[in-house]
Amino acid sequence: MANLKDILYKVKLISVSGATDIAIDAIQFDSRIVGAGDVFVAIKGTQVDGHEYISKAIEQGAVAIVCEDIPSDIHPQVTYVQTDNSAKALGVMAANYFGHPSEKLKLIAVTGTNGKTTTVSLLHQLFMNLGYHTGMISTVQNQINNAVIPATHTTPDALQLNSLLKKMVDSGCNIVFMEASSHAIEQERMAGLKLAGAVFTNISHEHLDYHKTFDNYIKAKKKLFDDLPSDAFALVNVDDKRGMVMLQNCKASKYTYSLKMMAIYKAKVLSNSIQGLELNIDQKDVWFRQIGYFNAYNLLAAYATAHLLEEESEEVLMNLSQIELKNGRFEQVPNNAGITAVVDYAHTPDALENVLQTIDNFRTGNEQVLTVVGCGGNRDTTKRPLMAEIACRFSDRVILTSDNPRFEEPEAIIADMQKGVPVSQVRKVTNLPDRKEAIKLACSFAQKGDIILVAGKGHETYQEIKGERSHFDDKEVVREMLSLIHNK
Ligand SMILES: CC(=O)N[C@H]1[C@@H](OP(=O)(O)OP(=O)(O)OC[C@H]2O[C@@H](n3ccc(=O)[nH]c3=O)[C@H](O)[C@@H]2O)O[C@H](CO)[C@@H](O)[C@@H]1O[C@H](C)C(=O)N[C@@H](C)C(=O)N[C@H](CCC(=O)O)C(=O)O
Ligand SMILES: Nc1ncnc2c1ncn2[C@@H]1O[C@H](COP(=O)(O)OP(=O)(O)OP(=O)(O)O)[C@@H](O)[C@H]1O
Ligand SMILES: N[C@H](CCC[C@H](N)C(=O)O)C(=O)O
Ligand SMILES: [Mg+2]
Repeated sequence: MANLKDILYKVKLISVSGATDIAIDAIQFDSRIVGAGDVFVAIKGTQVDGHEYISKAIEQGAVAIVCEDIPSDIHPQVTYVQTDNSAKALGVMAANYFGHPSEKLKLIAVTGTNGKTTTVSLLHQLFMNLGYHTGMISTVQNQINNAVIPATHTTPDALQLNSLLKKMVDSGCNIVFMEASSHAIEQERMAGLKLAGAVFTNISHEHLDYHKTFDNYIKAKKKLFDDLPSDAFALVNVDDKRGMVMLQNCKASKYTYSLKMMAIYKAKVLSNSIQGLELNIDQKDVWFRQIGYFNAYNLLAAYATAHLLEEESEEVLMNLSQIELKNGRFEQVPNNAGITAVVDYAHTPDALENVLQTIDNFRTGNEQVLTVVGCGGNRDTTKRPLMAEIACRFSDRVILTSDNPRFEEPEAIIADMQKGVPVSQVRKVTNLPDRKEAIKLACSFAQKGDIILVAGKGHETYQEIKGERSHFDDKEVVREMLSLIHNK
């Protein structure tokens, strides 16, 4: 129970009709779950306009409506609040309703096309090792210390987000690391939050189905930095040319990190092998268990963030060097066949290129690299040919398959990918929509010493076809197929 007037604190009001000094049971933005005594926030979405469901929400017992357009048929017993941005209002209302949990701990948000999950996971583990009660909000899962709370989105909606942060406060967390997706920033899921800092990892081709242009996508990421308060820090990767863009007009204290340029935080890659990375950070040479040049960025971002949070350098490096993440990011599947089998969440052209480049650096040239990859349905279609081309460029054999076709036909997605296959490479490509069969084929082609990359799903444990999710786990299938084929 809360008072509507209190819930509306700091919401930008255009007009109000009806009483605001009324009790509210809960805030809802989906009419289908509105109950008696709730306030319904009508949001214009990507599929439908929530304003169309205002009368349904009232039928179900909503006593107040927050909306951008006041409906023509006003219900006399209902309070109508007009605002200029309902999604933003929802964020502010959620923070009011849950008692501003983000102000009761340090909340750090990480944004960027790639590396968010890895960076927040490193930071979460690091701060737990340093003795803090630590929260994490991420694609793979949310966590309060070691306790796992399943995640549905990379960044949850405003209500779930504030409710989760309140749980974290109630459990004694003093610090939380969260991923900020561009969808979430654009949709104002974080509107009511107070951030202690924000980190930018990089930006590359992704989500153009949603943002339409690359410029809009950059603007969405930049909004996180534009909205930072002056007592927060902004930490950006300046090896990405959009790093400095993020800092334009930013009120927060500005910091940079880089492997190649002048920056406040710098690292040098001393060695990069299948065993891990050796980096020189702050005059110290340290080994890390993460694999691939791109992970040097994630490690440096985590180190710099910890430093900005006033942790002692040596202790940070010592602890970071112990961390091994088992989360479907360059995760090797152990087997007795002498095959290096890697499962990775690369689902963007940049990520796929990084992972395959990493493999390319390790290979001797005497082995085959076999890549199994697909592209998600009902997502950016322009990345499809690019990812197929990258797979061909670095692999000896490529199997194009399905990765959550959603409501599209798997064959049509593969046909889009196929357009990126150069004529000279057509012979190395096989199309096999059934992902299990595709992995099986890669495993049967593979000989001792070969390298298999299964890209795109990483930690995911499902395949989504026509709205139905069925269990599918790349790691499990790779393990099963390798032992079936090679342990005969
Ligand atoms: C494209 C997208 O981001 N959609 C998100 C968005 O939904 P939407 O705008 O499409 O909603 P809509 O269906 O048009 O409905 C509009 C409004 O009408 C309401 N409604 C609708 C029907 C009804 O009967 N009654 C009713 O009140 C809805 O509750 C909503 O408030 O807002 C919803 C609530 O927050 C999200 O659950 C939903 O995520 C969908 C499921 C999704 O798949 N999102 C992905 C793309 C996403 O957000 N991904 C990012 C990570 C991306 C990355 O990093 O790679 C993430 O943060 O997870
Ligand atoms: N710093 C980085 N730069 C480029 N590529 C990276 C970087 N870190 C990880 N990758 C690649 O991107 C993939 C996804 O990494 P990660 O899950 O950390 O990113 P993310 O930003 O959380 O992705 P999502 O938007 O799906 O949540 C990894 O599996 C790896 O292939
Ligand atoms: N957060 C991303 C994840 C994509 C992962 C890939 N496996 C797919 O389903 O396309 C999205 O929802 O677009
Ligand atoms: Mg993520």
